[in-house]
Amino acid sequence: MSTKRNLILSVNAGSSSLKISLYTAGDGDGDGDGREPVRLLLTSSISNISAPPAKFSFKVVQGTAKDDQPRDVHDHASAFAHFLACLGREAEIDRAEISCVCHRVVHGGDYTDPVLINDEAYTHIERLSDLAPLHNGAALAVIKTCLAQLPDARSIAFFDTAFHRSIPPYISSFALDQKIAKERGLKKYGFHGLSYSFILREVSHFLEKPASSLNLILLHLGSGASACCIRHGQSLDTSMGLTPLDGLPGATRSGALDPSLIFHYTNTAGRMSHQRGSAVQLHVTQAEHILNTQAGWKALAGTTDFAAITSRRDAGGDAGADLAFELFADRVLNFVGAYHLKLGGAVDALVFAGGLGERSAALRAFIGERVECLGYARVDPGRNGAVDATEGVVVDLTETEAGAPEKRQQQRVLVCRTDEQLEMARQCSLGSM
Ligand SMILES: Nc1ncnc2c1ncn2[C@@H]1O[C@H](COP(=O)(O)OP(=O)(O)O)[C@@H](O)[C@H]1O
Ligand SMILES: CC(=O)OP(=O)(O)O
Ligand SMILES: [Mg+2]
Repeated sequence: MSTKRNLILSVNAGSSSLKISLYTAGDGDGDGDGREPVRLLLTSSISNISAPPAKFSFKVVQGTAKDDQPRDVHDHASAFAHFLACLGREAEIDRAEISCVCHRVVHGGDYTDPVLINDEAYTHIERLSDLAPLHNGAALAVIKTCLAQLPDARSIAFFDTAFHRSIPPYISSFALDQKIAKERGLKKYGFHGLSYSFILREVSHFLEKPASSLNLILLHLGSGASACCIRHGQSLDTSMGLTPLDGLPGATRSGALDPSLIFHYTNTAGRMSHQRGSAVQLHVTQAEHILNTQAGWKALAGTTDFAAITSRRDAGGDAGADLAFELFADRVLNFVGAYHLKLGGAVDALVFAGGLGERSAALRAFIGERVECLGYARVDPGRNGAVDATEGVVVDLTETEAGAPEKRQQQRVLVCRTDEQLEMARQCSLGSM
């Protein structure tokens, strides 16, 4: 008689993508080196959701990937429905074996721990949708589908914001009337926390140093991009704020700008934009809508594809691509410089992650060259160009001298293949939920 497995499904609703991984829980054989409490069975991703046609990929471990461009995928809910259909057809997985679904929810407000989705948690996430207009509604659309299609599985929300609870008030507060700010919850929450938590653990393992001893500058550079300053293994500061719009520009997001600018950009800035999110009615102004969806490198270079921007730049004579690349790198350097100072120059590593951070050798080379003046080891062009072909979760881009580790240069430049799905599955399996 076959026994029912305890499967964990992890779903990551990013602004431009839906990334999904399925694991077996608690079978003890981990990822091969005994470090992970879960074992990966399959992964799937749907990218370009915000710039159709969407690209769908489905890969069972040790199988070949099935890729297509499904016409029925136009948002996160339809992307998830497409995945569920594939699960039985391509992998012969019985949905009834899924005991737990982990959902990445970007804005959790003051929730500091994962929560089981019930009416109260659902309403809490829904109420925060206007503060993460590209994200919370998309996650709720997937949660709704799960509650309907996987009724026996527990749905648990894991929050991006939770990792940043260590940011001290003098950094998380805005210079505003604190009575009003407190009443309305107006402070820096910070995002990409599941990714930063994963990166911290992996870099600690790679450098063979306890996480609590590490000072790091982490760059999660994807469709949404942010930087995080880690002091003694905790978030001290991060570039996103009340919403994921603050800080660095993204694929369709402006990043930080002078707050007065919006009233000069359009004279209807304060009017409601009447946008409908995937599962919720959003109450955002036209200014918020423009800055979230019609800005970033899409506005500067006409594409959300950063790889296209770098190849157009290489070909030469493309002012839009040059501006998008150089403006983005400039803003990243602003944060690296500031965080280096906040850490008193005692930084163990600068780490690149996210879609661009992991795949754009051109961006890493550009930034690597400019941070050398702060004492970072030189990014080796050979290593940098070969990241895609290099195995491992963490890749060292710097030339390290032969010999004992203590003789190596202190400030390394690393790439980490971040995995928010694994971070959630891990936390779920280790019983934090
Ligand atoms: N080879 C590449 N070079 C540069 N950028 C890339 C490359 N591949 C993907 N990207 C960029 O990564 C971004 C997606 O990042 P990712 O972190 O996966 O997205 P999300 O923010 O939706 O989670 C896209 O904007 C894409 O332009
Ligand atoms: C917070 C955020 O911007 O997430 P993503 O990069 O996945 O869109
Ligand atoms: Mg993401």
